[in-house]
Amino acid sequence: MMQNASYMGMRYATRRRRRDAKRDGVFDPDDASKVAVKHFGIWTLYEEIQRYDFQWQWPGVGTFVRTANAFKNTEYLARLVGELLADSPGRCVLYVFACLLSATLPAAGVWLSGQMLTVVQRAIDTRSVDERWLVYIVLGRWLCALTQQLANVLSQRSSVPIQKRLRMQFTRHILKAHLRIDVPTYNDTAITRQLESSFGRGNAEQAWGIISTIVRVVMSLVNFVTSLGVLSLLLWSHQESLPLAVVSIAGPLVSYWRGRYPRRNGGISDVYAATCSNPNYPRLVGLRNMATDAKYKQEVVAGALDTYIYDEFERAASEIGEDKIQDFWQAYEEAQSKERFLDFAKLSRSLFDQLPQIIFTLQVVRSPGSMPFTMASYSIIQTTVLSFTSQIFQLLHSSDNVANSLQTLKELYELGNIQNHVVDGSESYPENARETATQGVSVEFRNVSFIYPGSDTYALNNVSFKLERGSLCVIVGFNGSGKSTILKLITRLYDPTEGEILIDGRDIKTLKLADLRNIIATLFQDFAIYPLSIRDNIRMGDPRHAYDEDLVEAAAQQGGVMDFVDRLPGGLDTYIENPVPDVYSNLPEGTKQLFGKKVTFDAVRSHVKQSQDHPLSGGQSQKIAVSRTLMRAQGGKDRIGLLLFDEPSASLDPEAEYKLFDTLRTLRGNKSMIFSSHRFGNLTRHADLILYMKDSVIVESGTHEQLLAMEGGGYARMWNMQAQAFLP
Ligand SMILES: Nc1ncnc2c1ncn2[C@@H]1O[C@H](COP(=O)(O)OP(=O)(O)OP(=O)(O)O)[C@@H](O)[C@H]1O
Repeated sequence: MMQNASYMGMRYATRRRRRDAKRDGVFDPDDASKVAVKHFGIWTLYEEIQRYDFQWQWPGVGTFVRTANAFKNTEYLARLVGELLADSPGRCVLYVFACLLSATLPAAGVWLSGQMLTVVQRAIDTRSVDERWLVYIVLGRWLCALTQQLANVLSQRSSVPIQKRLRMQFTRHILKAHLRIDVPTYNDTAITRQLESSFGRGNAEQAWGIISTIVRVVMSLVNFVTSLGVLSLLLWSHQESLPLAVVSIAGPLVSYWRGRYPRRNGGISDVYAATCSNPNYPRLVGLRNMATDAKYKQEVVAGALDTYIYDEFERAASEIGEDKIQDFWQAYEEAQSKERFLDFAKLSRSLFDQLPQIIFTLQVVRSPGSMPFTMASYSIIQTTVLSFTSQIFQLLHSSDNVANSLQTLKELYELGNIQNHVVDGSESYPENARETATQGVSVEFRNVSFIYPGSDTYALNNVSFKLERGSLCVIVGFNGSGKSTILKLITRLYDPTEGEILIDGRDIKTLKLADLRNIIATLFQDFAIYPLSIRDNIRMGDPRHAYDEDLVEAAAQQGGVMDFVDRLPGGLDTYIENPVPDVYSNLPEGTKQLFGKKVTFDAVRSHVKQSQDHPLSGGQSQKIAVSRTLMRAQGGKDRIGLLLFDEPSASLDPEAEYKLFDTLRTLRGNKSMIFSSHRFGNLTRHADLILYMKDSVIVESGTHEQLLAMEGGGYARMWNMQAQAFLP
């Protein structure tokens, strides 16, 4: 049944809108007693058969139970409110006052309408009008309408600064939470999910959503209580209308209550899986993506694939049949709309809605003289009941949201408590900073093994070596043999799975992380170019000297950035990618003509100069990263004792590589340096220690001469292979 695994677009979803039943066990699509199979076009739906134990529950009780449960999280709400009040008490009080006012006024309006209708009825019955009372009522209604408007404007206006304040407060909070997390924690899927949930990408807007939801609930509550008060008052003075009120309220309540209980044949089950059974559909979607996604453009153009892709798309479409080309939800909706010929819930609701009017008419027709209630009370009761029921729904609906909002708020505050996998040490380091900076540090690996989180193979397997102070070490070897991993472990991006790493004889786990990283300058192979200007990219190398322009420019010079920067629109201040694009009435940049008029955006061009028209080559990006590391090495020359370079010249041309090695030799002085490289020669000849790696282990170690002298040695073989390439 489920044989074709490659087409299994299995989607499991749980929907909270149903019962919060605990769902243990296995979802086995082959078990016909538990799973129903339906076919919609090219889709097959496997749906868990849900059996509901019917339990009577008063309408709204479930909602209130859920809300009450969510109040476990009120400590976070209290914290948020406390922070807001401490920051701007006046604004908060004004906002709450405006909201409460706006929540009580509708009931007052309804009461005044009732009074007006009573005056009218009395005028019909007795031919006399209490004019003074009528004037009061009319004025009261106007005043209500006016105050309502004012309260709305006031609540809206006073909320704006609170919103801004909250947005910044939580943007900072999220930023801090992200910044303090280390690499393995960041890669932990549970943490990623937590970070990416509601607030992952810094979406601080949600914080305001939480406050406004809670305020809305309080407003609904106030509205509900005041509407209830008005209704009770009216029913007290028009007791004959009680049955009418009951009939009016019953309809909406019954339909609400029905809506809370799932119907057997309506809607999708909580647990389901859907799969596309037609092999042509994934192919069609793949072809469509190839045509429309920029990342395939180069290959599509170079391979002249346009006609082929189009023809294959058409072929796949005709194989499937045009009317069946739908994603799952489109197919599902179509099937549902066919099923939903008559909606009995809606039908019964509309019958209930008309019931009061029918009762009223029947009463009048049967005995016009003995009507149990007046026209006025009919109208008053109808209006009040309508307002009252809408308040009930509002309350039920928004109190459901409160539970979600409080949960979200909890998650937001908990972001700050995520535990890092790499635990900080407590010992200060180094004891003698000058010595470290002038003589370098010793590095020792003792039986170090490491498996990356989520992987099941060793990236390093029982690796041991010792590098003396002030030495140059070059790690060479095959792809994936573990060279970069050694550098990542020294900087404690990760901790070894087994064994220990010592710097100056001290286990690096015991040292304060900030102290350890303070004496190291690293260039990773998988470096990143930050979404900032080139100058800022280099500055980041050494934040302590970030605004020492001479140092920044010297690093740019030494790293080779100056070789190409003059050709960029903003020189060193060019952005690689502008993170805040200009807005050009939805036109692509470079549009020259608009409705026959010449347009130029030059005058409005932002101050951010972008290298968009001059994309950087791999080598140019590498030069920026090298300059950044040189900035760190230069700025921190009085504290840095260890330089780590992972393939710094991988994308550089031979001249740039030669210059770089020359610079590094000069800059290094007596600092310790570890290099990872594929290239032999330039560096390995000068190395005090070469580690030759293969399959996560060090297979040979020694100086260049020692390794060349090894009979049948791997290093010697690789060296000779590279040297051969230059022989005539
Ligand atoms: N983040 C990661 N998660 C899981 N496995 C990883 C990760 N990074 C590297 N590896 C694996 O660890 C092993 C060692 O990788 P490493 O990057 O240290 O090799 P390398 O010798 O530097 O390779 P290259 O010469 O290609 O740069 C490889 O098998 C690689 O696939």
